[in-house]
Amino acid sequence: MADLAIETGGLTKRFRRQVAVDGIDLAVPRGAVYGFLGPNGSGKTTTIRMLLGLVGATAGGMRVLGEDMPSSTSTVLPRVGALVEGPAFAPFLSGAANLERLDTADRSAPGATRRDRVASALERVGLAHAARKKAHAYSLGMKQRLGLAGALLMPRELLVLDEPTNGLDPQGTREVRALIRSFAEDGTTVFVSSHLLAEVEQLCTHVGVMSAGRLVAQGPLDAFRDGGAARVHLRTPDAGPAQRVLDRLGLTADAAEPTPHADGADVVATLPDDVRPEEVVAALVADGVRVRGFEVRHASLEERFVALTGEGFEVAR
Ligand SMILES: Nc1ncnc2c1ncn2[C@@H]1O[C@H](COP(=O)(O)OP(=O)(O)OP(=O)(O)O)[C@@H](O)[C@H]1O
Repeated sequence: MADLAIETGGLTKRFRRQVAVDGIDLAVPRGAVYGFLGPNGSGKTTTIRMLLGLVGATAGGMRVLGEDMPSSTSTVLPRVGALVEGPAFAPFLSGAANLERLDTADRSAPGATRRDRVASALERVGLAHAARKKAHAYSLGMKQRLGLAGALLMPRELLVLDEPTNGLDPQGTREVRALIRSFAEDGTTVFVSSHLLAEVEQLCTHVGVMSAGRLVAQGPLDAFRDGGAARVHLRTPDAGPAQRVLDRLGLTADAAEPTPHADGADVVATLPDDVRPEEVVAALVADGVRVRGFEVRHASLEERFVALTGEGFEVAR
C-alpha cells in the first residue's frame, strides 16, 4: 500500500437535502502536490473542512497522516498547516503581532522560540519588510502570504490550502505558486484546491477532479496528460482515397464528411493505440494520396476534464 497523507473512504456530507460531498475516496500520496480541482460548488471546501475537523462528516471514514480522523484531531492537527477561506487577521495588529497571536493559540507551539519562528515564517513568504505594518494596510496578496506564513509557524508534514490564489493578481498568484513549490521541495505534502485548471497543471504532481460532490477522476497528473486518445489531422485534396486508407488502418473519422479547405480538405480521425502515425503517412503516400498537412494531437487536459465534469473550467491564470 502506498504511504498516504490523506485517505478517505465513502466520505459524505449532507446539508439537509443537499449532498455536498458524495462518497469520495481520496488517496493523496505523501510528498505529492495534490490539486483538488472542480468548478465552484462542487464540494471542495466542504471536503477540506471535514479533513480539518471543522465540520463533521455525515458518513464515511478518513485518515490524515496515518491516523483516524476526527478521533485523532488533537495529535494530527499540530502536524498540519491550513489556509482556509481568506484568513481573518486583526486589522490593527502588525503582521508579526498577528502571527504571534496565532502561534500563542497553538498549544503545541513553544513560546520560547515564538519570535524567531514568526520572523522566519515572514521571511519565508517574503513579508519580512512588512512585519511591523498593520494587517489592514496589507494588500490582498500580502494577506494571503501572511495566511501562508501562519501555516508555516511550526514544521508541518501536510499543508491544506483552499484556493490560495483566489483574488490575487497575476504577480501575487505567481508568488504564491512559487511558495507552494518550495514547500513541496522541502518534502511537505500539499493538498491544494483550485477551480483553475491551468494552476493545477502548473503546480501539481497529482490531481483529483470533483464534479457535483463526486470525485470523478484521480491520479498522477502525467497519467492524464498521456492518456486520452490521439487524433490525426490530415489535409489533402484527395479526401475520398485518404478516408479509405484510414478506414483500412482502423482509424475512425470524427465526421462523416471531411471539412472543405482552400487547400483540399481536412480529415480528422482517432488514432488507435497500435497504429503509429508514420505508418499512416506511409500508407497514404503509397496509395497516391497527396499529403499537404499531417499532425498528431492529444486531447488537452482541459478537454479531458471538461469531458469528465461536463463543465468548462476557467482558464484565466
Ligand atoms: N453550511 C452549508 N449549508 C448548506 N449548504 C452548504 C453549506 N456549505 C456548503 N454548502 C453547499 O454544498 C455545495 C458544495 O459547496 P462547497 O463550498 O464545498 O463547494 P466548492 O467546490 O468548495 O465551491 P467554491 O469553490 O465555490 O467554494 C454547494 O452547493 C454549497 O451551496
